[in-house]
Amino acid sequence: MTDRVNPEVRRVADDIDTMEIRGAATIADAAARALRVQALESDASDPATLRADLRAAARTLVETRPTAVSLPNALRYVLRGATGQTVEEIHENVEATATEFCARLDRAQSDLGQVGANRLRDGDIIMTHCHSTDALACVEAAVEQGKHIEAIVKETRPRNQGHITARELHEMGVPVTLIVDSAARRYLNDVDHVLVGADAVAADGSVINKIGTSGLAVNARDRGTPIMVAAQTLKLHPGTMTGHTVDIEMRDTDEVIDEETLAELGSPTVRNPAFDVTPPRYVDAIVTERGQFPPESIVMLMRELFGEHTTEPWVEPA
Ligand SMILES: O=P(O)(O)OC[C@H]1O[C@H](OP(=O)(O)O)[C@H](O)[C@@H]1O
Repeated sequence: MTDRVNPEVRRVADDIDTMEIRGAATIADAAARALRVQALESDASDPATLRADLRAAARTLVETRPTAVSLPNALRYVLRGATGQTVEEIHENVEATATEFCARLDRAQSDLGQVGANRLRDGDIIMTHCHSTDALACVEAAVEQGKHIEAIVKETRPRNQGHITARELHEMGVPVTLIVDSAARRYLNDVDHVLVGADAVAADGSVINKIGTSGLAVNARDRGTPIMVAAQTLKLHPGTMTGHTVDIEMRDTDEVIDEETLAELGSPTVRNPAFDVTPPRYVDAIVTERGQFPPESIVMLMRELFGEHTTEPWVEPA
């Protein structure tokens, strides 16, 4: 059987897998655009074949990284738009839906930024973990409001996404102090807010984010420092309303240590989980484009947005 998944979809899937494309919102945007390419460049001559191609493309994309729910949420949104009686109608509808999705994503992030900025006061110092475009949207909006914000940025081993955060904050004019991850507790006394993003938010208000977030949150609570999670509603995980758990991605050993050094150590087992789960009791507010919520009440918003059930449109109907 010939491979009907567009090479551009495969390229985007590879880039998500290797984290050339990373960050939950950026992954969602790239996936929606890839589905649009699959539709527009398709040579399918009938609607059934075109829909099957789109489902195959969506499967290819969804299988790359299991934790960030923005990826299946984006694919579901675009595939639901693949309506029409003819191939041409489906092309048009997928194009329009993908374009609308990407515009909504941008708008949601900027609306979320306004909400998050209201929590930040002039002169505040934040501590960040990893790199989150949703979290940085809050800082950017606060800076645009004329507030002076400073940041203590955790480097975020093993991939050092904190470096991206440091650079982007610097470009906003925010003074940055870069620290190693293990220095976080030492500096929490100087901090007014811990500000992080999320890859998924579960129905009970648990926040799934970059490994190290939960330890940071526990330490912050111990020190009385509020923890603010910036997560547009695309990060809400509908499956958790019906009891599904969130898969935590395990990544390659070579992100942690090179082969030669590993051998010198006697080849110990290496574990490299990409994410962890922060229980709701350690989170003060989840900031979304729909306002800010205590984590325990996020399920109300999830019900409103998703209803009680969601199906996965890349699974062929029985
Ligand atoms: O959607 P935005 O806020 O940009 O990012 C959300 C989250 O995605 C990142 O994961 P990774 O670096 O892709 O593993 C981080 O965990 C970050 O908090």
